[in-house]
Amino acid sequence: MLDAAKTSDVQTETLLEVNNIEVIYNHVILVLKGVSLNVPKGGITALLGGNGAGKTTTLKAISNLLRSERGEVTKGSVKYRGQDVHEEDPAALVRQGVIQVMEGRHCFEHLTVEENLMTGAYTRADGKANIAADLEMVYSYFPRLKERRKSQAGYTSGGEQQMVAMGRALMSRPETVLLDEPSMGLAPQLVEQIFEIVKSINEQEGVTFLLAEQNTNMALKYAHYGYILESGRIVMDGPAAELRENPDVKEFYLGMSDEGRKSFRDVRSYRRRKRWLS
Ligand SMILES: Nc1ncnc2c1ncn2[C@@H]1O[C@H](COP(=O)(O)OP(=O)(O)OP(=O)(O)O)[C@@H](O)[C@H]1O
Repeated sequence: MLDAAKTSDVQTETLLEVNNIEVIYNHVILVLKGVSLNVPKGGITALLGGNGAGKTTTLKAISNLLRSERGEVTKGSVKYRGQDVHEEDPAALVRQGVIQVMEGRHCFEHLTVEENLMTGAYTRADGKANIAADLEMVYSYFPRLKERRKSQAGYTSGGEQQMVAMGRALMSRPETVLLDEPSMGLAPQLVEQIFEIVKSINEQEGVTFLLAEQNTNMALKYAHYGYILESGRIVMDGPAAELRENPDVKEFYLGMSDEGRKSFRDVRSYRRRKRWLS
């Protein structure tokens, strides 16, 4: 892992560059319609948007996990450290330091918590001692996992499984983690705890995050920069602090407006887009 990120490093070098990508499923369903985004080294970048906006598809396009779902990047490019990674298989990308934590955790249910964590180290060839040290590092961020290390993962809670998925990703010594909806199905207090851990890993280990989230409020509290995706298009982006104060974001994604609280679902999408694109 990299040295601890210094604030001055944030927003400097761009690690990941997604350039105008289009994704089509089953040869006909156009889901991403020209998505572009940059992920700077040492930052937490949030990809926000409601159900079905295309967040997961964007992450899978980056990590080349679309093929198994009959999806295809038909236009645009994805670059990591300036290199085209479009044609690389997911394992090659892991070796380059990019790993995805899938939505819905995907633990190996019959393995113990610790065995699950160890599967994350399978690409490494730097010896047992380093792997053991990283296991302790993971336990230092997730003490709950140390307590549960001998438990079968299938019998742990949703929050613990999210921690296992994140810990397993850390075991590959990633430079960049693509984290898909860590808040899904978790109680608010636990969501906050997970985000606090993301923040510590970012600050102390220098790990870069691209975080897909529906929970705009929480994501903008912890991210440095955000992109808002709607129906396969980026409709807005900016520093997280600015997005938090933006009246449209407040109204449609944070449930607040000058006229009182309002759900963005109540508002027809054409009105939202019209405002943002005008
Ligand atoms: N394998 C697939 N085949 C066809 N359509 C798909 C497939 N996977 C996703 N889609 C469609 O692509 C669109 C975007 O889905 P995606 O999962 O990327 O959105 P999301 O923003 O991550 O939403 P969620 O938060 O619900 O996961 C949706 O309309 C979805 O139905």
